[in-house]
Amino acid sequence: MFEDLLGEASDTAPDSAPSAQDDAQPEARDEALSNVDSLIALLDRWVEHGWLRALDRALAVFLHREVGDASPLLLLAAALASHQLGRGHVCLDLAATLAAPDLALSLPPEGDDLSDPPPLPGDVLAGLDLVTWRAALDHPPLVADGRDDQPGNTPLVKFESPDSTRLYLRRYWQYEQDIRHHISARLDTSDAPCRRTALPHDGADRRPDNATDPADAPCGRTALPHDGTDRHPDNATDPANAPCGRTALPHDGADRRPDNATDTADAPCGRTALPHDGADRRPDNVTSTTTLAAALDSLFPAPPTGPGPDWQKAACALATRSRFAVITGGPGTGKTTTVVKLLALLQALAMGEGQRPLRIHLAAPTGKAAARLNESIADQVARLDLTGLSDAPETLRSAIPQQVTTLHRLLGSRPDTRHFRHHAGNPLPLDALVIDEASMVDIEMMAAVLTAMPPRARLVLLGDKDQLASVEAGAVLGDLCQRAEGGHYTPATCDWLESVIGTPIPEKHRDADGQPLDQAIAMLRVSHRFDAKSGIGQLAEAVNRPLGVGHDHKEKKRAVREIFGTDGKSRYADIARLALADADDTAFDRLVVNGNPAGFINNGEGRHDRRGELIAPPRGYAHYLEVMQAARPTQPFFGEGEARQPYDDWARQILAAHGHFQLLCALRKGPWGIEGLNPRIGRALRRASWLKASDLELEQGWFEGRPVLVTRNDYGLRLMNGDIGITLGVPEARSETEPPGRTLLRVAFPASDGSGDIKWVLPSRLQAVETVFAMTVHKSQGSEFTHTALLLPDAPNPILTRELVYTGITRARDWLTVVETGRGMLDEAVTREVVRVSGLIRQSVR
Ligand SMILES: Nc1ncnc2c1ncn2[C@@H]1O[C@H](COP(=O)(O)OP(=O)(O)OP(=O)(O)O)[C@@H](O)[C@H]1O
Repeated sequence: MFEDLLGEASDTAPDSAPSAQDDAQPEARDEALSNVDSLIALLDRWVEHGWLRALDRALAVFLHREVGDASPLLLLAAALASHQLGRGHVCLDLAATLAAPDLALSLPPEGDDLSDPPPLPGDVLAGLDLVTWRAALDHPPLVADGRDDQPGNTPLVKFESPDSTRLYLRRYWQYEQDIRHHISARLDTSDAPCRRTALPHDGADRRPDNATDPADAPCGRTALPHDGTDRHPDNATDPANAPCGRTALPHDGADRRPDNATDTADAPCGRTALPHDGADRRPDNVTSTTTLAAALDSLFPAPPTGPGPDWQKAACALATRSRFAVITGGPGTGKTTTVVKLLALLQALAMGEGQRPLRIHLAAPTGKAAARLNESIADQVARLDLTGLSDAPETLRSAIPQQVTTLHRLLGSRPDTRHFRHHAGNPLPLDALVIDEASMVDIEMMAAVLTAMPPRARLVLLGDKDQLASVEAGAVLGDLCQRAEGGHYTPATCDWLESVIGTPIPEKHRDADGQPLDQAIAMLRVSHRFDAKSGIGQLAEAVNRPLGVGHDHKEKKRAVREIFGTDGKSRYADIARLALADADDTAFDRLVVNGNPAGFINNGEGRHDRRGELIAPPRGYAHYLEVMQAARPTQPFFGEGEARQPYDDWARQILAAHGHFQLLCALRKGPWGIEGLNPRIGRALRRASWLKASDLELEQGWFEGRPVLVTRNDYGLRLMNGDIGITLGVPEARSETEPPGRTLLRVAFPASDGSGDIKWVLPSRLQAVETVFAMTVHKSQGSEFTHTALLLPDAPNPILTRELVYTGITRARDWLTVVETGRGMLDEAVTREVVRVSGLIRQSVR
């Protein structure tokens, strides 16, 4: 638990244990819970209606078969705990389920019109109290107590506190443990030699994985793997066997390890291994305050522009202090700018002491996010003034990494298994890892990354804590950043920060009770992309404002509405609101075809960016299709190498033009989900003569101009989930002299390494792609579009939350159109917040 890092959450035990609605029918409960057969019959009916997954029901059946004496209440809890994983939660919170039982199933928001509906969880759990449900989980063969020293090997784990009980599938409980343990260990900023990693709050070391983590071996002996065998190939060459972490030499005295000797990360027991030259290169331990302050001053020469410190400078400083750091901030607050400076700083500190450059890797959860960081980082590294940081600035510059990879690729994913090539037993060969767009990293991936990190290596997470969480279970960045807004820096941190950045930390961010995790988190608070004149910035800020206790929903709705102006005409030049009269309103077609510039002040003309450069008016999809038609190569040839160049240039132009507009929506199904919108947009483009596809092709086929989104990583084709390609007609010929034969469709993708290369793929080879005229907001994370249109559905839906709207809005760079297909949906969305149940940071469940 992070209670030791964060302190107890403010929620207190309720006066009386919650119980499910008493006004529901007790007969339903008596019947469904009277025996296992009745419960399974009920689960069957829930599955039939799509309220529960077959997988969740199968778990209950499996557990029943395994032990026979599990009570229906326990099996129900297991099925519901499994179901929560599919909805992003890491576990089932029993108290929260009793308080709002029907939220535990995936009930259709609009309700089901059933003549004989099955009982709802509210009926089944009617009158049940927490004490009784807890007692039903008391079944040691199936449910371990997560607070026990030896939580055994049960399929389920429960974790009880005075006010709540969380039930986990073991794997997810283990992920939480791994994340907590590894972050705790990295937060230890003390220089004590041979220190042990931080233990959980109750002082007991419950980590089941201790044995495989070299960091945990007492003073240098490698612990054994789970099965008790020592698999280490050569103990004599194992630095872990040297007393207290000094690198041991093999029997013949030669150091054969390719990496370890210079890898501070590989030193056991908290001692840093000495490099070949004998110097201790640990930046966190050896850097004096004066050296760090001088380096920071050279990277941030300008004094802070507003009141308070330069948070970018503070973030860089904090990230050098422990082996775990988070830098969070909204769009344009300078996360990339800061991390580029941090990379320069870390390398300058390491190389300044005559050591080899650190092995730093950059990664992102998706190919798209990796490609985007790739582009911006290269530009920023090239522009960075390093003269004050190093006597050899160009050598330093060349040591700043610029290649961004995906987490899957970094860890070495293997087909048909969720295990990676790199893990605790085969750690990543690196000294530092920076993960961008960390809000998209789910709990399983975060656990895998942390477990594969060498114990002494540094991990920096970058991301916007307010964005939608990962599609899979967990909201790790959001959980970690729960207190980021307040800062909560201790007097010691404030004094240290002031000494290295030269500016005091404001009183409101100080907290004598600040917890270790707080000290490692920096929040960037000033947007350099959006100013007070930007509607996108204002709208994002208004939508993002938390409701909190005592906040008025009406007040928030009013603030959001006011940004658009009361007459429906926007008060800001960069945002427009399009309220559709009905499902057939042709204003929608105008938007997707030409971007509906008429919706913006002055038709979107004459706007300048912060550098004074003219911004092109808002566009729709006709823009890239026009480029496709106008810039088509005339050469009758398609092949490899130089001969392909005109086609590569053509594709590059089309892909760039395609990034000028994207329609985002919340749903997949229905007329306002991607399934309804994609063919509809295709037909609108065909009516405007930009496409030639038939109805059948628009629904399910290939056609020239079709934009596609990769929905699953394909390592064979080197395409990543989130990559976007455009289908283009290419006249095929076998040689330069031969006349072109038939025109084949090929899909042009930008290479995900940021090289600007184009990858041409035959449609038949693409296993998992979908048309992407409309894209879900979830899929758009990590992307940015010049003009983003965010379409809200016409009926309330639990998926429509403030996080979703905020994420959609912040995908817009220069222009944003909010499309309303029904009244009041924006109001509805901005007042609903995502609550992901997890125990990573204990939280009250709202
Ligand atoms: N301290 C600063 N002063 C002036 N301009 C800045 C500063 N920091 C960043 N910028 C500029 O603001 C813009 C956004 O910066 P950057 O890309 O680093 O932000 P980000 O938080 O990574 O954005 P994103 O939302 O794309 O993730 C860039 O043009 C950058 O040059």
